[in-house]
Amino acid sequence: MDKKIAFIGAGSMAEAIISGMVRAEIVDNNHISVTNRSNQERISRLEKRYQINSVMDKEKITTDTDIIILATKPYDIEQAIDSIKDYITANQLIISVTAGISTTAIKQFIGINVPVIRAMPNTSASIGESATAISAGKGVSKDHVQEAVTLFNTIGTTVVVDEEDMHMVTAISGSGPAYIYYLVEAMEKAAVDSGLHKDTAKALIAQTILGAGEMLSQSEDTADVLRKKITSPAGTTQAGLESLKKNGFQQIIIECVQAARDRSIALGKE
Ligand SMILES: NC(=O)C1=CN([C@@H]2O[C@H](COP(=O)(O)OP(=O)(O)OC[C@H]3O[C@@H](n4cnc5c(N)ncnc54)[C@H](OP(=O)(O)O)[C@@H]3O)[C@@H](O)[C@H]2O)C=CC1
Ligand SMILES: O=C(O)[C@@H]1CCC=N1
Repeated sequence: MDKKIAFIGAGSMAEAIISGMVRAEIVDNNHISVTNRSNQERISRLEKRYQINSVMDKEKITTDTDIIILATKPYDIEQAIDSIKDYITANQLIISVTAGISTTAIKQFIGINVPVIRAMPNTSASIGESATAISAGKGVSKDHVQEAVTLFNTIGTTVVVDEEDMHMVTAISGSGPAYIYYLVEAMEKAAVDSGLHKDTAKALIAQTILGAGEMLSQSEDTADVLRKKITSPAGTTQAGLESLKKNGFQQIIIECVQAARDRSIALGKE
């Protein structure tokens, strides 16, 4: 892709995307620039690690780019946009990965009519395995959407959704890896408590999740059919699942996803 990309915000998500893009060699490394609020050491570290440009000068980074990726926390986005908005032009493309904040709000902060796309990747972007959803704000062309899809396809898979669905997307795939890691922590604890070595437990659980994920994406069976194929009558899986059922596992997960979605909606209103 013959475009320059500037990251406003240099935290975990920016690094996961940068790392994935550099790995995929989608653009020249020297076409990727990054800035943050004040942590010079952090952007210098990213510069060294990925051979990209760290730029503290907000005018320089904004004028010298085609695509601006907003990657600050939701409560910092207004201030971040404030520091660059005077240099943004209508022929640039803005992509925000900020949870909860609408394209309309971003356009309002910027103050000119510029194409704004929202994206919700996840941290698996760093190894090219993100599940990303994008949605286009008003007036965004098909070419811009395609450009964003091409960009995010280099760090995993990409789907296009309506903007109103971004809160739910954030709850399932943006935050999703954290739920899985939390589950893993619990499985590891049970394994280690019964005497299994931590590294052995981690290796077995990681491959189990990888395999289950691949089964879900490759098999024509739905999750419940795949589950039933593992569950022998009066067997070990049934015993485990009955314990989950008794403790309200499904309801816990449903409430978890709803809480994350509600938080995304609230972030947009704060
Ligand atoms: N982490 C994740 O799994 C995911 C995160 N997201 C979204 O990505 C966004 C970033 O999250 P994450 O990377 O975890 O956050 P981090 O806290 O790790 O990083 C935030 C970055 O924003 C920078 N920043 C803050 N204010 C400004 C400003 N005024 N101008 C320029 N840069 C600024 C910070 O710089 P400094 O250090 O100098 O203050 C820091 O580099 C969030 O909105 C989140 O919703 C989306 C999907 C997944
Ligand atoms: O926790 C958050 O707010 C962000 C959004 C999705 C993942 N992390």
